This record gives sequence, structure tokens and C-alpha cells, in this order.
Amino acid sequence: MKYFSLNNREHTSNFENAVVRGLAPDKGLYFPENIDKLPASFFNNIQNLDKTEISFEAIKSFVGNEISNSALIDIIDQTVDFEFPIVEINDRIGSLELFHGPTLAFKDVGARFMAGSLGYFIKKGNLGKITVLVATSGDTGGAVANGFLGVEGIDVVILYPKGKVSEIQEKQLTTLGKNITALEVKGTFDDCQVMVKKAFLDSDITNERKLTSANSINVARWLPQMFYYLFAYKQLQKMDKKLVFSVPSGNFGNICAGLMAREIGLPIDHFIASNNANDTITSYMETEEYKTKPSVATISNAMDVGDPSNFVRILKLFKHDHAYLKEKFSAYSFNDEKTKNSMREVYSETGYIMDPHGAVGYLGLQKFLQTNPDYYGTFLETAHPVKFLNTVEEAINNKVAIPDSIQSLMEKQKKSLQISNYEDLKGYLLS
Ligand SMILES: Cc1ncc(COP(=O)(O)O)c(C=O)c1O
Ligand SMILES: N[C@@H](CCOP(=O)(O)O)C(=O)O
Repeated sequence: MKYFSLNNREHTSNFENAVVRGLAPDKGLYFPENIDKLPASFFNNIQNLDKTEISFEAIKSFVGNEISNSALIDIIDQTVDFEFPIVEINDRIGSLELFHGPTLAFKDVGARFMAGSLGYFIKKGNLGKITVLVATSGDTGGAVANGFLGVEGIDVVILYPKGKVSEIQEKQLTTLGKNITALEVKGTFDDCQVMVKKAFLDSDITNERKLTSANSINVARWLPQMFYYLFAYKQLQKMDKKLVFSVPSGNFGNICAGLMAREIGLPIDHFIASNNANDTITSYMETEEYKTKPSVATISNAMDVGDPSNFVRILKLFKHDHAYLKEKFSAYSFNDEKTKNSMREVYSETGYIMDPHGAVGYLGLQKFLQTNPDYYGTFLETAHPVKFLNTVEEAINNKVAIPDSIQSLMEKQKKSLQISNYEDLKGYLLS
């Protein structure tokens, strides 16, 4: 499959090179040249397909013949070896739980698929050592650390904003050691993301080290996030209403993967980007003017993003047609108080515990359904509530059971290096 840079159509790449580079040489995000629709027979037969078969059909045209079918199936098998259930909240709303993987957040899918693909290309070719640079506002870091731990030929360097991730998130990305290094940045997630993108264009660094990204800018991190929308559809196919998904959004990679799943034929009528106080896209939908805003800290910290990377891909998917975008895509923002209230209400009414990100997704869905009675809605529960223990326990006024894996993680020693600016990052990468 051929990809091109969204900054300049002339910059093209195959899948392997897009994965190995992360970002195009002009700093643009890669986008597939062709998007093939899955045949109607795939959806008619979906009840008879398992997770690996569904994922393989969805991704194979994006990979082309660059990974052999049997290797691709192995990578997918290892990527989706946990459950993706939809839990009913009421007769109009379900929660698609994406937190049953090893780091308890939806990022495990993309991180594992990318680790498998990059590992395959390293083994096959003569690529030498690769440094995977990643910026995280909380969950990507842990998932990438876990997915790439011990992968031959890869060093991982994770940048995270100091004091702005939860205690469990920080432990997940700072305690593994081996080929994983965590850099604690004095600043916001957006600062981390800017530094990562700058490093790709810095020839002093790229002459010394081969760099790629494990953020959703990388097609191998972004595209497999389509899988769980298809798994969800398998569970929802029986519904006799139109379907809408509400996606708690920060960097917009997750919702953009859902929109790509729709593009390959998934019959989802509408998508909602549910945001916290970081409302760059909510404002864009009202004004049609894209104005980045400095990110503000919220209780749904992994969505504290002021300049979401993937929105350009969404505009491309909608061919820059604002009227078409508005018909199929809504964006709403909610503050922390509303988020906590919804966690409390849903818990007291149903006993279901939402994490703060899922709660923002729930709020967006609730708002949409108020004026759209002919839909059945699913919100994505993107992380396990235990990852935000204090916030959740305070909101529901009750204790959350802590899994054994988290108990032992909390006893491990955090190891990180402190950096303040780009020069510090450069110094580290050249050292
Ligand atoms: C728990 C959780 N929910 C939602 C998001 C937002 O997802 P995206 O950045 O793909 O919009 C993130 C971070 O990516 C997250 O970690
Ligand atoms: N919320 C993310 C931010 C980075 O998003 P990504 O999908 O582009 O990696 C996080 O948890 O780090």
C-alpha cells in the first residue's frame, strides 16, 4: 500500500517505510492513497469470524504484501488476545470496554501491533537499531513500554509531562528498565509532542540515530485501532436503530481510526468526539477556524491536548467538506465537575464504575441522544477506573478493587531523567 504525506502529495512511501519513519520528511502525517471497501459479505458473515479474522480483513489492504499473511496473522493474534465487551448501561447506551489488555487502556492494541510490525521489518531487513520516540499524556507511554519491552533492535524513549499523569500511569512507563527510558518533561503533553516532532527533522540527531514515533501519527499505531470498532459492531449488529459511537478524544487518533473503519464500510452512522476542557476541536466545529489552545490540566489527563495531531487526517477523510463533516461528526466539551457528577450518577443508578475519560464519552453520548432518539449509542471506556484511583474513589464515594498486577507495580521503583527543553532531549539522544 502506498501512503502520501498530508503536507505534500509528492512525498510517498510504502507501509514499511511509513512505519520505520513515523512522520514524512516534510513533517506531514502519512495517509493511505487508496481506501478499499470491505465487501458486503464480510459484514453479513461477521458473526462467524473471530477477532483475528476480522482484524486481518480490515488491515490487510493497508499493509499490502509487505508482511506475509502468516506473519500478519501472528502479529494480530498477539495484538488482540484479550476481550472487548460491550456492557449495557441502559437500554440505549453501552460501554465498549477497551481496558482488558496488559496496561489497562485502549493503547495496548496499537502499541502491540506496531511493535510486531516494526519487529518484523527489523528481522527481515538490514535496518540497524531504531529509536522509538513517544510523547505521552498518560496511557500511550505505558502501552508502548509494555509492547516494545525487550524487542530486539529497538530502544524506546518516552517523554511525559511532569506531575500531569496519574501515579499508576507513571509507574507503568518508568519501572520497566531494559530498552525503555522515561524522560520527565517540565511542561505539557503538547510540549512533549512538539519536541518529538522536532527531533525527526533534526539532522544532527537523525544522522546518528534512526528515529520513529509510536504515537498515533505512526500508521502502524493508528490503523489497528479500527479493530475494536469492528468487534463492537459484531456485538451491535442485532440492534434495529442507527448506531453512534462517542469517543473520548485527546490527540484524535482513536476517533480517526473509527472514522477509517466507517470508510472501509462499517455501518456506523455518526461519531461524537467527547472532549474535556481542552476544546480546540469543539470550537473548530462551531467556527470552522482551527486555533490551537494551550492545554489545561483536567481529571481526564490523557486527553489534555491543545493541538491534536490527527485532526488533519479527519479533515482529509471528509475531503475538507465542512457540511459533510457536521452531518456525521459532532464534538462536545465537558468540565471536570460535570465529569465527576456523571461518574457519581451512573454509579449510583447502575453500579457501573466509569473512569474520567469514559465519563466524558458518556456525557457526549447522553447529550447527542437527547436530540437524536433514533440511535443506539456506545461510548468507549478507554481506560480501567483503577488507573485514576483517587479521582474515581472520590467521585463515587466508594473503594475500587485493585487488581494484583497493579499492587505489585506500585511497589516498583520509578526511574526517569528530568529534562526542561529541546536541547536537553537532543543532548540525551546524542549522548
Ligand atoms: C484513557 C484515554 N482516553 C482517551 C484518550 C484520547 O485518545 P486519542 O488521543 O486517540 O484521542 C487517551 C489518550 O490517548 C487515553 O489514554
Ligand atoms: N492520550 C495520549 C496522547 C498521545 O496520543 P497518541 O494516540 O497519539 O499516542 C496518551 O495517553 O499518551
